[in-house]
Amino acid sequence: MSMSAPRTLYDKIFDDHIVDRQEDGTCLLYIDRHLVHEVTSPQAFEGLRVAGRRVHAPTKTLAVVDHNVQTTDRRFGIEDPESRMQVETLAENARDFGIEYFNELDKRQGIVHVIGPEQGFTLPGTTIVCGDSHTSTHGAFGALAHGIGTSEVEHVLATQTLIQKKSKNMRVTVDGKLPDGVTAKDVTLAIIGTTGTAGGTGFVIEYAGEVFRNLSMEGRMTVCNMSIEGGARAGMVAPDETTFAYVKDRPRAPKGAAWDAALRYWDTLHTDDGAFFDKEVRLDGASLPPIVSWGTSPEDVISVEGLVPDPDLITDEGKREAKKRALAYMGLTAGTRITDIAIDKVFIGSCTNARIEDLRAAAQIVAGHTVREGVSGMIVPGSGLVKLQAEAEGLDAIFKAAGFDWREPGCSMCLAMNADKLGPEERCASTSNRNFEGRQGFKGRTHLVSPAMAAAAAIAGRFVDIRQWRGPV
Ligand SMILES: CC(C)[C@H](C(=O)O)[C@@H](O)C(=O)O
Ligand code: SF4
Repeated sequence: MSMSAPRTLYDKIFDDHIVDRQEDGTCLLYIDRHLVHEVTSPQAFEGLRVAGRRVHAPTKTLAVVDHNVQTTDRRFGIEDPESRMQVETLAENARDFGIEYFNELDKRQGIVHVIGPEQGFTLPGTTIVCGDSHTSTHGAFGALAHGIGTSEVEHVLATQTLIQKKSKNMRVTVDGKLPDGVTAKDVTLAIIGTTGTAGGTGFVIEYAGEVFRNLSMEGRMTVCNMSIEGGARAGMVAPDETTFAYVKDRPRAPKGAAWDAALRYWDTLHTDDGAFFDKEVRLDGASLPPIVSWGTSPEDVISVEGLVPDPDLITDEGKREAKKRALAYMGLTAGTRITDIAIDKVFIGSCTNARIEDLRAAAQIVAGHTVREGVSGMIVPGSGLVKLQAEAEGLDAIFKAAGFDWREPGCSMCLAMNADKLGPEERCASTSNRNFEGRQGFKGRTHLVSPAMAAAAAIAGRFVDIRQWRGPV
């Protein structure tokens, strides 16, 4: 394609970062931003040490602990010895290699995909990588952001570049106005329900249409976060006034003349009219309901008004057997009303839904009610700054009065690498992004929902349609 042909947002950002292109299309891409967490970085730093190399651009690298930290008081150290070791290793690597690091006591600490945007480290038009699949979150800013493996982490640390082949372009357009009670989380679950978890394989998705234009940055991050669950390499939304207003004056955002220059570039970051997409998907936002997952894959979703589907109706044998296994694992029978499913635990947290707007949405439902007897609910803010903001707004008081646990920031029960886990066969309404077998604890059962739906489930003790929420019944 010649440079004058109409280009997509993805084409533009990719082109602007090519350092070298080989005949077979393999490119060396410049990486503007590198986020590092404790799980996928130890061998990468070790590799640098062994080779006697330094980090090429320490100021373009930011490290934080999130997966292993306990969400209870940390002032007296990390309890679990294995977790403590991972945390200490990252602290040491950051020190040795001159990288800025938010430790477990820093108020800026939090989930890597929450703190990048919060600090203004995540910027439109940049290439952003992290040894973590949900790096796609940052695409909400009109950045090209995706996960990389540990050997690539080492490559980026050493060279600030990454070897990449271009993905194909896919556009998901959602027009219409979302009904009250239907959120970004429902939109992303509905998309994955439509395309399947392999629907995005080989593609970078651009989210377009009225729904995304009207979403806040928090909402756009929720959608881009789950692009990876739909199989895509990355997801992105073209930057606009909403994006610029969020980024402006953040600690790491450009200031003064640099801000003006950045804005001039960011204004060019949109798909040209007539640009080619290899795949197009359309959904009607106005007809979307609140969504609940019923199985062990993020594509196993249904309207809250629906019934647990019957796998016997699936013609493909492999798929039928897989969905039968999923139902057995989930302890559900086909035909059960979603609103008749009782839950044991509620987790409001993760890089999908633990930002201030998510906590506000949950608090709005919770205010004046109490968590149902027999149910335990946990709120884990996405970062220390989200936690402070929520406390300044009195949200913590609402949650605590209702009987929720109010925790310290981190990944927590999203993947249960710390003490926050489901017990066997415990059923959880969770605002996270993965409902795989064992994801939240051995034999634990996860239902993915929005923060408002999770909050209502905590109070009612079962799933409820928040479009009709009048409190517990
Ligand atoms: C631990 C990390 C490598 C992993 C990921 O890449 O996504 C985690 O964040 C997850 O959500 O499963
Ligand atoms: S919150 Fe969950 S999905 Fe996000 S980075 Fe942590 S473990 Fe991964």
